[in-house]
Amino acid sequence: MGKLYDNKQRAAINASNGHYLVLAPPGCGKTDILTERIVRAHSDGVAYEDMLCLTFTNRASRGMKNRITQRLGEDASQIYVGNVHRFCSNFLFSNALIPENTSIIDETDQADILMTLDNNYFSKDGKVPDKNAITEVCNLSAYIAQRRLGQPQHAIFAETEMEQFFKMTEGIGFDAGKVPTAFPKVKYALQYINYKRERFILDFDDILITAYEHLRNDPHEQFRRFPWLQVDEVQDLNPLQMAIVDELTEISGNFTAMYLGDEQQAIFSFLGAKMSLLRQLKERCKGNILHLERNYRSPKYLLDVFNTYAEKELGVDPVLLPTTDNDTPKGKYDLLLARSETSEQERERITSMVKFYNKFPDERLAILVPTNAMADAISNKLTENGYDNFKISGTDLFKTKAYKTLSSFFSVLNNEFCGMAWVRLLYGIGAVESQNLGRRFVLALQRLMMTPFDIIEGQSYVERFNKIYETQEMVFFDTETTGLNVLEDDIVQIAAFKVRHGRKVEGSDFNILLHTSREIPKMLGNIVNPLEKEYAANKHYDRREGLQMFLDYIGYAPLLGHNVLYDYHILQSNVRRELGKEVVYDVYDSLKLIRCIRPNLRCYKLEYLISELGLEGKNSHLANEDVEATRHLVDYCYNASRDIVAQQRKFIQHEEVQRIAGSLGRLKTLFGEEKALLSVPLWKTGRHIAHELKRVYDLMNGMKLIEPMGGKFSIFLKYAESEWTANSQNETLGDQISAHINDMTASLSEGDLINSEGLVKERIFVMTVHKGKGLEFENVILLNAVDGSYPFFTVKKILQNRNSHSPEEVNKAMRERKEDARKFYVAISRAKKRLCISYSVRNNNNFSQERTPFLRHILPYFLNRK
Ligand SMILES: Nc1ncnc2c1ncn2[C@@H]1O[C@H](COP(=O)(O)OP(=O)(O)OP(=O)(O)O)[C@@H](O)[C@H]1O
Repeated sequence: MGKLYDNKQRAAINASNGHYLVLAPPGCGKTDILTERIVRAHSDGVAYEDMLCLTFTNRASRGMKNRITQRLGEDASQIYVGNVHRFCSNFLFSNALIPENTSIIDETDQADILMTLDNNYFSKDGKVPDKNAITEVCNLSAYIAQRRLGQPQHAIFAETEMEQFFKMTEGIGFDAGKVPTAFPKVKYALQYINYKRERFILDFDDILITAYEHLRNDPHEQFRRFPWLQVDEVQDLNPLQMAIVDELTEISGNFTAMYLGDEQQAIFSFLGAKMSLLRQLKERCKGNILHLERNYRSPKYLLDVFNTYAEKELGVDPVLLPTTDNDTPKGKYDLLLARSETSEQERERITSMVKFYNKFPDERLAILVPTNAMADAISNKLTENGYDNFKISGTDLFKTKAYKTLSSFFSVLNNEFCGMAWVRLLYGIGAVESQNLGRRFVLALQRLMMTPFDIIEGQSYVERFNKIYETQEMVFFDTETTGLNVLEDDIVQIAAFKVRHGRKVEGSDFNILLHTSREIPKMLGNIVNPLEKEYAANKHYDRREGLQMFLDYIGYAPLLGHNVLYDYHILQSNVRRELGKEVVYDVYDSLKLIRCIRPNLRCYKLEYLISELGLEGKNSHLANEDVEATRHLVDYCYNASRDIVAQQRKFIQHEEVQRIAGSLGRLKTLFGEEKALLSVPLWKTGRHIAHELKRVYDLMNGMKLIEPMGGKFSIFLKYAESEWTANSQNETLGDQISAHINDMTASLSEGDLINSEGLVKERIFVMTVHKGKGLEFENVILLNAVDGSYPFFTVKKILQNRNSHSPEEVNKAMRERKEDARKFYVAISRAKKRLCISYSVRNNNNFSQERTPFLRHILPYFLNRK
């Protein structure tokens, strides 16, 4: 069970009160410490919800949470464990700080948007995105946004060049048209900013920038701070992420903030990480700095290699290098240097070596490569030779068109107002030719108060409602209940009135209280629940009698309420329970109406709408008053949408729109079936999220709407089944989708799959060094260990011709060389038993090349094989 922790580990586990920095060379048990700290703090009385655990990758976070649950045997789900981006996007959405239908975009979307702005500038040969040009403009746009908000001290990308460019935008505002033609980067950065703003799109940098802005401008301290937090991999945080961490730390009373990291493993400067951050933390944590000093991953013969490298190549003070008691003797082939003539021969050789590693059936082998192309090449070679392998590089399963199309299906099911999800879906199934057309289409719909569901139906929701509202009698209603569980809770108050031809019917008010033996909650969030007093002061009806009175009152009229599905479902379930009847009505939702009509509000709660739209009425949380406020909201919606219906019809009838509707219409039945399941509890259907992912995938695949995704998708399904379990059988598919949609669409990566025990059957992994960070394998082969990969050839070229480059370029190349040296260190230190370093003296183009200079100090340790 529990491990025997060494003194330094124990000191880190027990550290509390104040700021602490734990410096941890590879393999010293950081992950164990982070988990054990939570266990310890919790038994010392720190509540889970006061804890915040930030990590660099979600993979690391998921592993940690599983271990906490295993270790404590109790549900630790209230603790936030995850990366800073995910924390910030949850923070922005849950506090309604950004419009609810804001779309979050990834690098692929960024590339697509920029290529739409100027295909020549942002792509090579008009097709392949030019990563450098895209990164430069995205970084500049982040810089401009941060400077404009007055966050320059925490700029994610603060190169001198950016400052010069920023100066140019002063006085120009956001008008890209005014930028002199000689400065295309500035022009495109501004266009990109505007593009995102108009369409309510945030990229990953915007998420951080916006979250930080709200956290630091929080005069009433409305946002939660944490008195206990720990941050892993601090060396990889960018300055803004660190500033956010600081904002989130509650330092007014007793607090514990622990930062863990290793400067020798900092390899993410391209994402904005800065080495100076650790220096600042050392200053802040003076007197509270702990150096972990024992490596538990690798035996001495390997650790000697890592330590020699760290000391001689990276310049680490030898006093700080870890030691080990593991003196397992070295086997003949445990440290191998393999030289091949050509890259092709190198791959063949590695493939034939797999036989050797196969002698150890319980062990895993990682082949670490410097680039995605090399990962493809070696992975294919292995497969050709019958060696199953799991490749994590290049296009991740979760970034493929097929996966994005599938996950978008669930996104729009969860929130039909999520524009980007529609774009992905429309493009994914071939309903539109490009994402750009998709974006224009969805924007056009939004301006006409519609979503693509209206196109599938052939008539807008707004029109359907308006017709009923104008011509029929409806029942507007609201309920107050004992809680949010539609199956178990009781309706306590029902208020309603009738509306005929758009006018309230005089004398039609209905307002009753029903008897309940359940407890009425005293508080609704942080306000006192008025229902308790109301209930105590007034007569209540017998439940059966009251419910029957309401059914008689409704007759066959259509119903309307705000966020009506909740009231409707609890009504159905109370009627089923008390009266043994199934009731079905035609229902309309003012929440959906207002979301169509005003798609970009930050919040759609009644209270917010009343003040934002200047409506009459109040949201008192008593059904009679709330339903009255709803009437004013519906009036507003009707008046705001009356004149648009004719335009909507015209748009839907347009030939091109009809074509798209035809294409999208192929999903109509599937949408209908899935929608019908959304609010049904799992015990009734047994159809949890993984089941539905598979079903929708199979059907879409069968209709040839998405490409097959192969074995990795099956692993993902197992992952979804084991990780996205329901908290209770009363949970619905809708609850499950909304709980995991963020993971499903924005944060999963293939790395998450291999860290979950027992999911991946392959024992051979092929991955880039960046993807291998934080993982460990018995056997590691480092492929293509040549000068040109370590360090990268562009760096090498600049350093060889220093005179033809500016001092800034030379300095930058020197920094990058150091980072490549650290990357090499990360790569070799993944090994638990055997390490093979492989290179060839001629590359794919038959040019000669040399082995990496990073080997110079550790060469004597290796058995040299030609
Ligand atoms: N006190 C201990 N006794 C025995 N094994 C330990 C102890 N502490 C950690 N380990 C083991 O050592 C290995 C390395 O730990 P871990 O993966 O947490 O390292 P790390 O510090 O995160 O490394 P890296 O920075 O390279 O990712 C793991 O297999 C872990 O279970």
